[in-house]
Amino acid sequence: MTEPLTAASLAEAPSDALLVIAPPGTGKTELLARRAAVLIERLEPHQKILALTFSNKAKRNLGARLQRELGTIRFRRYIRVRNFHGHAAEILRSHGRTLGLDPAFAMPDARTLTRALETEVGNDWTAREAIARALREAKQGARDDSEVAELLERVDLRAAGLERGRVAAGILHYDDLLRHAQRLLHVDAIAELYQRHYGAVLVDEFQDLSMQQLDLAIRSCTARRTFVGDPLQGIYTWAGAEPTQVEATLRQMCGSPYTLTVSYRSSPAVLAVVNAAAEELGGEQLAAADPSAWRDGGVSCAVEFDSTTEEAEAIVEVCERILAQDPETSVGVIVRAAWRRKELEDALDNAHGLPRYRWDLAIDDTVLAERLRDAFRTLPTTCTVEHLRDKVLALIDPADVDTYQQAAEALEMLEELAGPTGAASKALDQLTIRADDRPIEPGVHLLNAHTGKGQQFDWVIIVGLDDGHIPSFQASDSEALAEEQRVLLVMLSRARHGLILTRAQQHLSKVGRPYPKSPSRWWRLVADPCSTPWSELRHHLTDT
Ligand SMILES: Nc1ncnc2c1ncn2[C@@H]1O[C@H](COP(=O)(O)OP(=O)(O)OP(=O)(O)O)[C@@H](O)[C@H]1O
Repeated sequence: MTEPLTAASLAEAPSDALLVIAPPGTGKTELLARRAAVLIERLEPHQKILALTFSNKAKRNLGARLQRELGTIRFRRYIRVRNFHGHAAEILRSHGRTLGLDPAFAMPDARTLTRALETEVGNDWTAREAIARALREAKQGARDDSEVAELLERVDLRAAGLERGRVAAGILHYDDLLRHAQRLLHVDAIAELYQRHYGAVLVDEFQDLSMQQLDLAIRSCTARRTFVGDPLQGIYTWAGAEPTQVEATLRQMCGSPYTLTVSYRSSPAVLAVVNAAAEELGGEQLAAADPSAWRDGGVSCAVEFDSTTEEAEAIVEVCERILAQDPETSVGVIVRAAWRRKELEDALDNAHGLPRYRWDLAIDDTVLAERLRDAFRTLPTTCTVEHLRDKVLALIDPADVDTYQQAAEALEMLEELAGPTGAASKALDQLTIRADDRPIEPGVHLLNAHTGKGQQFDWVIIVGLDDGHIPSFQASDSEALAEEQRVLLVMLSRARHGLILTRAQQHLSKVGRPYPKSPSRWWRLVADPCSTPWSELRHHLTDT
């Protein structure tokens, strides 16, 4: 049985093991911040709280909320915010020797595996995926190298060959970090060190955990555990998340979950659409915490265009109007798949003066951009990107794998921007982003469903509710379709004030020939509850 409660009272729950399963925008991340404040009082002297997340963005988001709740001094004193790879890398650096691993191992880069796959099978994407999956599955357990090798010999010979190459080269791949850390935490004496150090563990978005990650979280802290998440937002099973098994284990460990049903994020107009999508998935219906706080109750609008070109131009115009009305507004333009945003990217490129960020480009990360500029200031102005690379990478904490990888990718892009001379100044001049301590800057953010997870924008525009795009044409069985429906829910529920859904009746082929496209199977489901006609949207955006 679940019972509705407020986040504030839940944060105070006396139980040491707390599980919260609640819909989007109900304050789960906020609850973790409040819970941290309560748990600090229960720690033994010198103990800390481990807060675990997945991506760097999620890490910053949770870190910012914890810092706001606790203040800088208590935050620094008591909290360690880590993503799983970073936590695993720290464990390996400190204790890897116990298993014969070199603690000074070279930091893995997700591209190491990509390059090896490229060499092995070129552009045969099916083979690449099969090998990558075999490797991932073989490493989803506390296995040593020989156990992994033995397993791979039985399931995929090409994966086994690739793994032999890795071992011979003495390098680690990304998944090896988690595997070795898990092995180390299975050594009681090592686990005890972490368990004495961490008096509490907080985990956001538990539905994205693999059983291996859950094991790392549980073994790192036995005293007080808080897990929050929403299985209806589980969109990472393709990457190894095991939401059903994880939830079952958590229910056993923590008892019945608590839930929250008031949205602090979205306007009533947005919630009408979110609720329609959630209902189909068997989810709870949400009510806005303060419906009167939203001008006109918010906006939800669904619009069909004749062509993707017309759609792209209209989206840019709407973004311009939104930002003209209030330059402090954030607009998330979410496109499920990269192939569907070609026309939109062109239109955005032609829209001068519109602040915009592409979330899949490492360089569009303001914190990272500032890190690059800081490093450049310490070098001669004539230095090359190569010099900058050495400087930047040397300054990153080697345990912070994700930042390291993000920086490596950004530097690769800078190299392209620098051109044949390799001049760092030329490349950096092309970066227009300024650091800002707000987690999401005002302006237009172009992203895909997965990078938008856990985030929120004043306005969200979901582009391309067409068949083959949402759901993806690759989703062939019922499980994959259910995950696509959850992807849709995640996209919809990022919106605060306004939500705009678009689709286009005609698409352009690769050679520029138009062809008809039918609507997404979920078009009516989400378009029908929209309450703002397209013709009235302009009025809403000009009438202040
Ligand atoms: N009790 C509260 N009072 C006022 N605002 C709140 C409260 N709880 C959360 N919020 C605000 O509501 C928004 C959504 O909260 P939060 O991100 O914690 O939701 P969530 O449940 O983690 O969402 P998601 O599942 O989509 O990640 C944030 O802007 C947060 O600051």
